[in-house]
Amino acid sequence: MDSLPALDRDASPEALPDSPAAEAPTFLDRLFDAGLLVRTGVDGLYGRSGAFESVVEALDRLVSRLGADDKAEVMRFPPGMSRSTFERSGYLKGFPHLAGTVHSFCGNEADHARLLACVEAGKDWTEKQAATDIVLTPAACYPLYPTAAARGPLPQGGLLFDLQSYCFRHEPSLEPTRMQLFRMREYVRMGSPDEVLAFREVWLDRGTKMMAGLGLPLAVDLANDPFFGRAGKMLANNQRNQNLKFELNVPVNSVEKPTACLSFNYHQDHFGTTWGLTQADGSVAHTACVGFGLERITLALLRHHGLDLDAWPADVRATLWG
Ligand SMILES: Nc1ncnc2c1ncn2[C@@H]1O[C@H](COP(=O)(O)OP(=O)(O)OP(=O)(O)O)[C@@H](O)[C@H]1O
Ligand SMILES: [Zn+2]
Repeated sequence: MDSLPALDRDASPEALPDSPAAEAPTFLDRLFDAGLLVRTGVDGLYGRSGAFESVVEALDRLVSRLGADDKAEVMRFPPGMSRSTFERSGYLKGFPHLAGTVHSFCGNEADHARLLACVEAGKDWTEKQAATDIVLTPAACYPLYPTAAARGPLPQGGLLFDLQSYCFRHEPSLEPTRMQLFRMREYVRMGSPDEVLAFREVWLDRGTKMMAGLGLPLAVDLANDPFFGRAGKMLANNQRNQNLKFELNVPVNSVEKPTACLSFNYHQDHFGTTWGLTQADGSVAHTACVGFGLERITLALLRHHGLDLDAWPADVRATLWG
């Protein structure tokens, strides 16, 4: 693969953030300098400019156009989900390190006075913070499975949903593509193994064409999730051996370590069994989802076409904004 294009005249590909010799501003610095991302003081937590958002919104519409004929049921959840749903989903088995819980003050007035004194003294003030019923959503599809299961068995032919949510993952990083709060657009298919695998094939093709049409160099690769700990290594190996996860990768931070911008996941009967989701014939439902990282695709476009949206290739602009 060719090396990444320079961001501008004085930023050579050798000055990429992962290069030890890099003294030039990193890609993240340049995004801040251009006002596209806004610093908050926390790695992976950024504000976004109107220009950045115009790309996110255009991508969201583009994904909708690609899926329009399928008539997916649109559903939007807030970026927090029920803690009991989260516990039952199994997320904590695989990814305890990424989870984000919402805690809230539950003390009395004396506790409040102590809290303020601790804040004043720069000490830990969180003693009386207790877990609420809300956990930050780790992937757009997590709140959907129990919702769909509560409706009863799937109709003949299964179901298809269209989701978008802010997602939280505790993975602070200086790579702009690894945020702690980011938006994920998803289509989720529920049905027989054949139905959900056919869905994944269709979206592997559509996603690849979409990204190629945006002028991005890409490769589709077998992948695994970042499961926690030693047991996680086995889970990751199983996932790979069974071809359960594919990622569409684009070089953004570096050529050597390209970034997953789209993911195509086959969960087999994991969520069906967890939530008692059944097919019309009573057998356990299989599920698959395709996820689009809206910030990541935006960053890939900025990395390859430059930080000035007006200077992007005409065909890319036309695809995004008509
Ligand atoms: N930390 C993040 N910041 C921004 N976007 C992300 C992040 N993690 C995942 N995404 C986006 O959400 C999509 C679906 O999430 P998924 O869990 O499949 O990610 P992933 O493939 O495990 O990402 P990675 O392998 O880089 O951790 C990804 O394809 C990516 O575009
Ligand atoms: Zn999903």
